[in-house]
Amino acid sequence: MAGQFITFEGPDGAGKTSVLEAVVPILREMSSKEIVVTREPGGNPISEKIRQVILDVANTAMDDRTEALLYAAARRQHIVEKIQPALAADQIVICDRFVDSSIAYQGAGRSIGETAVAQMNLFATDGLTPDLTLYLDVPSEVGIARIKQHRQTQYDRLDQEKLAFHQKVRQAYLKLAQAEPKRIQTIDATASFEAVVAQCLAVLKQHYPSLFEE
Ligand SMILES: Nc1ncnc2c1ncn2[C@@H]1O[C@H](COP(=O)(O)OP(=O)(O)OP(=O)(O)O)[C@@H](O)[C@H]1O
Ligand SMILES: Cc1cn([C@H]2C[C@H](O)[C@@H](COP(=O)(O)O)O2)c(=O)[nH]c1=O
Repeated sequence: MAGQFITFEGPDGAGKTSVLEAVVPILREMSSKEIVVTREPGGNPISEKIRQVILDVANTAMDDRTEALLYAAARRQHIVEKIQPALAADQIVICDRFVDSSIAYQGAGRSIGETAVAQMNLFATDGLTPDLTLYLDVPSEVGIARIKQHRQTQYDRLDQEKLAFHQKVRQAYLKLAQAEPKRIQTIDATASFEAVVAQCLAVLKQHYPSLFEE
């Protein structure tokens, strides 16, 4: 696989989507390589439909393992339709969330078990792992407050979970970052938006200096 696979991770409200909107145009300006920006769950019509089912606030009856399997199913389709073809064409794939989200949210948040969820996802990914992950770290209270303040009308089924759920998610992310310090680079996302963008660009430059060559 020739391209680069970069993921952004973090608790809800960490700022991934906003940061990507600022970082990607800068990367596109600097790099001669094609940059594909995508997200999970989603990224193609089938996976976006699965996303709607998972996040629908009406689906209160959804079993925790059903939820984990739906995320993995959406991921499989996303990999086959979009991620793998782009990497094979030597493009840079930047993805808002990937398997680490399932480990943190379903493994820890839903208490299914981080190892069980990681193993189940191997079936979906066939071992595809990001080359680099930027983990935007914020205390759960900060992330939730940001969402409440700015996105009240778009509250989804996962956003609605109690603080204790989000705290378990964050602890799992911190554990992942500690276990894989080379792949997962932690960004202090409590800083100002501009400072977070600057931190992300610095990490990308450090890992891929050629992207920043004029
Ligand atoms: N560093 C920051 N400081 C203060 N507010 C921020 C910062 N970064 C993002 N925000 C604001 O927080 C809110 C949530 O940001 P955003 O939607 O980008 O987060 P996210 O990580 O993509 O969340 P989710 O995973 O829940 O979709 C937005 O209103 C955004 O403007
Ligand atoms: C990929 C993935 C996502 N989630 C959760 C995390 C969020 O609460 C929602 C949707 O993500 P977005 O960042 O708001 O677009 O889904 C999850 O629980 N497990 C996963 O694998």
